[in-house]
Amino acid sequence: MLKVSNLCFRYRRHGRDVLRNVNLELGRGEIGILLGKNGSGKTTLFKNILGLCTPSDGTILFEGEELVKMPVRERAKRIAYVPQEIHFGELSVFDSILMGRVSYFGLKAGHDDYAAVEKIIADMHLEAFADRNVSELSGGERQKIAIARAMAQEPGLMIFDEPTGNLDIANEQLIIREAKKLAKEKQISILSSLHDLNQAMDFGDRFFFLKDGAVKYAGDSTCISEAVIKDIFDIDVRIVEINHETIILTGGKRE
Ligand SMILES: Nc1ncnc2c1ncn2[C@@H]1O[C@H](COP(=O)(O)OP(=O)(O)OP(=O)(O)O)[C@@H](O)[C@H]1O
Repeated sequence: MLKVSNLCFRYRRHGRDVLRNVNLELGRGEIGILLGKNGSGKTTLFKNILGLCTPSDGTILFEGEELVKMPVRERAKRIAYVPQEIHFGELSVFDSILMGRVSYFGLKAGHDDYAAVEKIIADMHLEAFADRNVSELSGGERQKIAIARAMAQEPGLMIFDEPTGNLDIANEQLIIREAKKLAKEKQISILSSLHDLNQAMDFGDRFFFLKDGAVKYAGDSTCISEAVIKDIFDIDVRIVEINHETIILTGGKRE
């Protein structure tokens, strides 16, 4: 589905290669979580996949096609992106989400498009916001709308850059639950960065730990260990089982 091989990238004004040899594979309907310190290159990797940056070496295959050769419009239809900073125009919440379907309807939305948006609004508990102007919403509310718009697009791959950064605990859980449901029901793959390790374990099927410009550890949840977290983040954690659930204890709670 998504196969990144030996990807390298350097910003012109940056003295070193940010991505030095990234290898990563994600299957259809799988949720991959990208983990790493601030500045380790997570957003840069997303930008390479999205075509916003051009790799200096390596390949990115998406559904068997090389992404650099895919026309920008086609790429925009098949890959949805929710960045950390979200900017909307002066649109209502309903119309903003509807815009996620523009590649399906072209000039005029049809019945199916309205029905899809209404379902997402109900699933994401956005009924009370539907007619409001997005520019008047809080950061967390806007983040939910951006995720709802990506869902409306029904792409092959959704890329989330810190999707829960502005959200309260209830909305974090709602976003993770709905995104997981969508991935499994519609076989949409998700690649997301997340800083909260417990949230990452709750959300992901596969985990990719970035260090020194490469994926240093990758695998299912069994690849997450105290030693790996120490190596990647340079912190001591304790991993415990409570009621058959794996919990990562950080800070004072690990003593
Ligand atoms: N436009 C740019 N020009 C030059 N250097 C950049 C640019 N954008 C990012 N960088 C640098 O590239 C490195 C990787 O940045 P990136 O934003 O990919 O990290 P990240 O892992 O997403 O970080 P965070 O967890 O803080 O969001 C950092 O050292 C950053 O300073």
